[in-house]
Amino acid sequence: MDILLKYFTDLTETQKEQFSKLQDLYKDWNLKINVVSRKDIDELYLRHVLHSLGIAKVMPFKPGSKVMDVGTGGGFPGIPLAILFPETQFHLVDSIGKKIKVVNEVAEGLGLENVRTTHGRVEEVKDTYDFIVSRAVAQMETFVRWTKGKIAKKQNHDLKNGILYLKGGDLTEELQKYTSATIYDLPNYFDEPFFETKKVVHLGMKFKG
Ligand SMILES: C[S@@+](CC[C@H](N)C(=O)[O-])C[C@H]1O[C@@H](n2cnc3c(N)ncnc32)[C@H](O)[C@@H]1O
Repeated sequence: MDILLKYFTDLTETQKEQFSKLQDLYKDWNLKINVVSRKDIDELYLRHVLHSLGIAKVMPFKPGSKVMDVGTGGGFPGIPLAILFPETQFHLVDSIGKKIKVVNEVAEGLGLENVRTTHGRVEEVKDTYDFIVSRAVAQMETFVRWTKGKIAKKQNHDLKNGILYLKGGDLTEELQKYTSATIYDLPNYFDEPFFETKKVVHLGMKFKG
């Protein structure tokens, strides 16, 4: 967990406590319901928690804003972001019920009051959000289709409301038709070799009229 303190220097005592609880919560729940690979559980803070917080380096969510995490799995990136931004409302969605069960247990174990969850497909979600975050769920074209109409029109942040997606590798082909997409390289924020090819893609939504 020291790795978090290196990059996030002004965590409150509550946040430090919540982040430090993650290891045991995920270790315990992972024995019952596998949401994090064996190899990754030992590197939870690097591969899951800090990686999720890459989005925070690009976009510090404002109090009162609304964020949906699509295909959250065991709660990434949603849970680490909900700890870091306690005044932002997070909606974590996954189509697999047992994953949502782990997310609910972890959120409850941490006492997070800014997290709600839905067991279902994102296509069925009716609400709107300032930002929709995700990691390892779908190609951008599919993701844009799934999330269409779910971005709020009212702007509260410097970056346009839209998608913030954690992606890796060469995105030239995948993002070819999204000329307005901005790629933020995570090595600009984090030194560890794990982040070498990792990025946050921001795709601001355009509205007609
Ligand atoms: C590879 S996992 C990634 C989990 C997590 N985001 C992470 O990075 O650790 C992909 C997740 O997306 C979920 N998923 C796929 N399509 C979905 C959809 N249309 N709506 C909601 N969840 C979906 C799957 O159930 C699965 O839990």
